[in-house]
Amino acid sequence: MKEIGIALLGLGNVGLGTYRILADHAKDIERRLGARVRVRHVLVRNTGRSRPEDVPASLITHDMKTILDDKEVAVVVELMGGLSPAREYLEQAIASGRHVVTANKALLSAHGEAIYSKALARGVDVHFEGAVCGGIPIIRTLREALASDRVESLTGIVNGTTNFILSAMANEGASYADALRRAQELGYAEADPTLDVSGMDAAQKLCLLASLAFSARVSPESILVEGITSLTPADISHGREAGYVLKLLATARRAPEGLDVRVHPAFIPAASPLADVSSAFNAVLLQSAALGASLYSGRGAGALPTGSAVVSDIIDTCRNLLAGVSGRLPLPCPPHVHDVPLLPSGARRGPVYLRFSVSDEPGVLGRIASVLGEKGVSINSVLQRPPRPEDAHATIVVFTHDTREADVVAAVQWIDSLRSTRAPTQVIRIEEGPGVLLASR
Ligand SMILES: NC(=O)C1=CN([C@@H]2O[C@H](COP(=O)(O)OP(=O)(O)OC[C@H]3O[C@@H](n4cnc5c(N)ncnc54)[C@H](OP(=O)(O)O)[C@@H]3O)[C@@H](O)[C@H]2O)C=CC1
Ligand SMILES: N[C@@H](CC=O)C(=O)O
Ligand code: NA
Repeated sequence: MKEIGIALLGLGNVGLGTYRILADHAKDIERRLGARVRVRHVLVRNTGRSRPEDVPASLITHDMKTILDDKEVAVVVELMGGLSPAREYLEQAIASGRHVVTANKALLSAHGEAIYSKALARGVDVHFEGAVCGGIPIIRTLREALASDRVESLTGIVNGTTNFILSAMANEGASYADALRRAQELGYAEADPTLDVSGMDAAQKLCLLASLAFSARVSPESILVEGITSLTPADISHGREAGYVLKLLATARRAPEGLDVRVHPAFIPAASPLADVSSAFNAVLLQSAALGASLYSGRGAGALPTGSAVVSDIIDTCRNLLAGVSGRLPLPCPPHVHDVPLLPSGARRGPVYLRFSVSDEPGVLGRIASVLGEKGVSINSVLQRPPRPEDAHATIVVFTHDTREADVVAAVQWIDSLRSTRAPTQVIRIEEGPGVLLASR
């Protein structure tokens, strides 16, 4: 039987998951592919570290040259993370005619175009299903299954760590710090978890999705990105009282003036299918012209879910190689992507949740209401909480009607400058339109 040699760069969470799936499913893979996939090298940073017994020590190396010099290696699979040396190694692999697979969304969102262009010129495959939503086949869906359709919007929960943290805070009363620590232990978090909690990892993934869904060039630096670090258990419970669930949402949608692309926490109705997506599960809800609403969900992080996407990519690459049709799928680089106008965040219209921390004195609610009115922010409902013994201030929560975001920002700036305001106001957008509902038409 024909054998195809591959090299894994990285043997961490995803690298080990990938290695084990290749080993455990070897017979199935052989049957499906008509060839055997053989791991010839595993590149790591620290060769002195003890490794799991099922990975032969003879495979471990720290020398990329050994891999590049091995003519039997046809596919290089990058699962190291970070920008450098991951970029150099991938580009060296491409330059030497190797097909590449990666799960590195940080690298692709920063340097994807350069990497894809080199691969196009060299006629080699680049696959990256593991880079977005772990095991959910969302890249394949956009790149292949929906090649026929016109995506109008996509709304997703695309970061497992933050969804794990918010679920643990909401459902178990866990503290933020404890939930983050557990997400790290379970192998969901990035090596630098700031990328997760700041919303940056979700933004990197969203930009990859947007490039495929809208043929648009979008970078995390050009869009609104807010993370989960300022969210409190009180926000979660105030939202719940009003029938909402708090999620970190990644959204990209067509608007007449351009694309509206952003990542931020949002309250969504408990009836939204995204509200039920808990723990390290991810989901993407697509609205497209021909298919209508479609929902993709599953485990978005972790060794085996992500490893399953990586192994599928390896199999696809090998299939193309065996059929002599490598370089068949479009990559999100010119001529397949172009610049599009992006909507400024202040242009959003929608309801918002505002939590004011104020001194407990007469007239405060009236002053807040009058500033909101002055700025054209219309109040839908109000909750007032007396100060708890452990708090130095009272809490007023306002749910607004549809409002222009720029007006909310102006009102909050004004209110935060009042003497009676004791802490910066918490602003959380409420999303309840078709983007978060399955049956939109
Ligand atoms: N964890 C997850 O759930 C998911 C992760 N990803 C992405 O997959 C990639 C890997 O993530 P993960 O497995 O969690 O990361 P880990 O930190 O667990 O593993 C990284 C691996 O790469 C090796 N490595 C790092 N730098 C170098 C270097 N300079 N030279 C050689 N080897 C190096 C490390 O070697 P050593 O063992 O010696 O330290 C380690 O084996 C990242 O791009 C991440 O964003 C994507 C989807 C989900
Ligand atoms: N850190 C990421 C891992 C998968 O992409 C996440 O938590 O989603
Ligand atoms: Na995926």
